[in-house]
Amino acid sequence: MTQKVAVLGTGKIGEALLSGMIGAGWAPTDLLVTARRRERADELRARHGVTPVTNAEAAKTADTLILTVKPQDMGTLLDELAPHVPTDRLVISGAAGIPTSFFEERLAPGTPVVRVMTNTPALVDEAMSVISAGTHATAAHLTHTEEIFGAVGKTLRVPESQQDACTALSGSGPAYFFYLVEAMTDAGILLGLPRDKAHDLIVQSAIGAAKMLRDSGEHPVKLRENVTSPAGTTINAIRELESHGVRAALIAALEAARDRSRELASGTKD
Ligand SMILES: NC(=O)C1=CN([C@@H]2O[C@H](COP(=O)(O)OP(=O)(O)OC[C@H]3O[C@@H](n4cnc5c(N)ncnc54)[C@H](OP(=O)(O)O)[C@@H]3O)[C@@H](O)[C@H]2O)C=CC1
Ligand SMILES: O=C(O)[C@@H]1CCC=N1
Repeated sequence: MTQKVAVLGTGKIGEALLSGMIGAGWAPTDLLVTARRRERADELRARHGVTPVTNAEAAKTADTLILTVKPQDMGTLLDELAPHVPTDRLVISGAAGIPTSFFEERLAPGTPVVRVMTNTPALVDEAMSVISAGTHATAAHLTHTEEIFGAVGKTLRVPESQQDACTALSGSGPAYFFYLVEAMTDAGILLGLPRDKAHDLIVQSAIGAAKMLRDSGEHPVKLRENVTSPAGTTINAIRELESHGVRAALIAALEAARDRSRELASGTKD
């Protein structure tokens, strides 16, 4: 039997997922999308050949519902959906912060719910998606969720108690790297390089470092030590990073992201 999947609230994350699924072989005719605005629905149909439907139609027709609205819009979406979702549907939430219990309380008793935190590298099939089962989700539901999110990158199962931490690390993670590149490019300007050249140098260094982190099997400390020559340039930079508390700032930053994820738990926090 064909498995129909609906993406409800198809914005940045929803569209990245859709695009990855089609790239991985899902037939666009098996994919339904919902959008709040007509022009967005038309855009998705034109770009991907998928079928826009209403949220209620998606609930009635699709086997799997992936909810990718903002956490603050989740309550309204669920109010609209709940009367139409049969208990044999798998409901996957892609929203930050909101626990599976939020959905279980609003949907018919027994409805399987899976919580996923992905990230924007889904756009280039390099996402990191962390997956947790709700009370009624089975091993088969987790495997199906992995098949879907595996289309846009790596997946990892974690206990739901670790989802807020994962959101701080990998959900928001790409933003920290973009921020670093932005700051290092500014440093290049200060040192007299043209912006485009500084950007290219930093981006290629980031790609090289990322590949080494993934493929070399070496600990990051060892990789950094290999760059850091005695009485050389790198150690002077590291001393400045340490004296400006960059390590402590990163720890505090991720703690703040984790706390905000916890705060979003009610689905209504502005
Ligand atoms: N951006 C990121 O890096 C990540 C985001 N997430 C999570 O993914 C979710 C989506 O984020 P993102 O893609 O960035 O957000 P977007 O705002 O790009 O996408 C959400 C979409 O949902 C639409 N929408 C809202 N309410 C409804 C509704 N009732 N019915 C149909 N469509 C609706 C919005 O419409 P409109 O265009 O009119 O606003 C919008 O297009 C969030 O919950 C976020 O926590 C997870 C990992 C990373
Ligand atoms: O900033 C946010 O809330 C979303 C969730 C993770 C990344 N972006």
